[in-house]
Amino acid sequence: MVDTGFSSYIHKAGAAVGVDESVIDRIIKPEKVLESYVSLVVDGEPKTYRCIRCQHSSLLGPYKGGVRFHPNISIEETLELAQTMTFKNAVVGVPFGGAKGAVCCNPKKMSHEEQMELSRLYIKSLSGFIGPKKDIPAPDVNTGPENMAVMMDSYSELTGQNTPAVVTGKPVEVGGTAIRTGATGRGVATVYKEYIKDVGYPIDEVTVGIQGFGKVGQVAAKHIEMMGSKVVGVSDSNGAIHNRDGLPTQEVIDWKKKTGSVVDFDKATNITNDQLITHDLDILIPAALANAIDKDTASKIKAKAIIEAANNPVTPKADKKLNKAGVTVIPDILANAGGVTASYLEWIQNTQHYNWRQKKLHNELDNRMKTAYNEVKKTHEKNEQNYRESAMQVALKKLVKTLKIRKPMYQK
Ligand SMILES: NC(=O)c1ccc[n+]([C@@H]2O[C@H](COP(=O)([O-])OP(=O)(O)OC[C@H]3O[C@@H](n4cnc5c(N)ncnc54)[C@H](O)[C@@H]3O)[C@@H](O)[C@H]2O)c1
Repeated sequence: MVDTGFSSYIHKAGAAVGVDESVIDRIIKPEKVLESYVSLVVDGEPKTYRCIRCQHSSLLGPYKGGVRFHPNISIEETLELAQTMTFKNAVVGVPFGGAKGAVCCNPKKMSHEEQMELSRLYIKSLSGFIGPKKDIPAPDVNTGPENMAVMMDSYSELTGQNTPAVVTGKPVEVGGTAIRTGATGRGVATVYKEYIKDVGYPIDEVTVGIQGFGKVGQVAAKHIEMMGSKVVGVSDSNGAIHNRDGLPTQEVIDWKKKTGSVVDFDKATNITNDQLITHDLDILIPAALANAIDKDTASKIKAKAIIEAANNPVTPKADKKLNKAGVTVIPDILANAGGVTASYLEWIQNTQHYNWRQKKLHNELDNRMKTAYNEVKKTHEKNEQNYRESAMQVALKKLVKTLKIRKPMYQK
């Protein structure tokens, strides 16, 4: 169960920095895997749903990670996502551990009320294991601010204490932060800018393609266009569009809002998703789904670099191929860490009962992303390793150091 694709990256990082196998074994295995079942009445019939919470590591702080609503989700997949959270939080230096949660349900077939009730019951079924200093859920696939408000309410009712800091990604009215929605895309763009500066490309000559034009892809596209680069192609689940002179990103956002897709935008040509991914671009940003770039697609990629905005968009086999071909991959645990960084800022404000101004929040977010990028870059330059290996090693070293301090049995 613990032998996930991500754990192969942990083993590799361990071997590179000379960490004992017993330590790697402790770091890979989850601290707790919780499973519960809750029941709802749907269309007059009682129905039972499986809830999962994988608390992977609390070495660096309380567990932190999203809760997704999805019909097909396994404990293995949840663990892999939780491991990723542990390493992401370590890379970006937020004092949280890693977790992930899921409710096995099909939100497309459920009413809004049923989804909210399931959010309430999820927290109730895990009571005792969730809390602002224990485990702090957040939105993920098919969950959003409204689910978080209900989860916060559920926890507050159970404990008799109003506790906004128990979840992040809440609506602003109940303690959320206005920067959270755009934070991941903004962070992706910050990492993009730092990388372009490093490799010395003139930023206004760089061409970028973005696979997935949702919350993350749209914000990244807008910022990258503002930086002077050309976003020449974007896509969604219906198809892709291309304009070699650059797309007016706000107009594409408006078009998608109006029609439901980027396809048929009048200042671009329709192409397929595959054509976008394999187009002659400088930078490709996958911002849609996991495993979007497998080993077959990898061999057709012409981009010089890939910045992983989505979680796990490049499979481990594709990663190997890209490395061999000299394509730089900036890994998800660094590139999309803006979201959890903003969540951390939300949690600080909730625990301090104090609201910061938006400008301070943006500055904090930008500085933390730049610092994380530069820490990874230093390892990359010093050890001549790729960015994923470097980011994994940066995170692993922090985890091992903490493990040895907190658990003396590992101090050999
Ligand atoms: N939202 C966040 O803060 C956040 C944080 C970290 C990681 N992520 C990851 O980033 C990715 C995108 O998240 P989001 O919040 O923007 O999701 P979203 O649902 O808002 O957008 C996803 C986009 O991908 C498109 N898409 C789906 N299948 C596609 C396909 N086969 N080809 C091309 N496009 C396709 C959808 O049409 C949509 O435009 C996910 O992998 C998510 O796990 C998101």
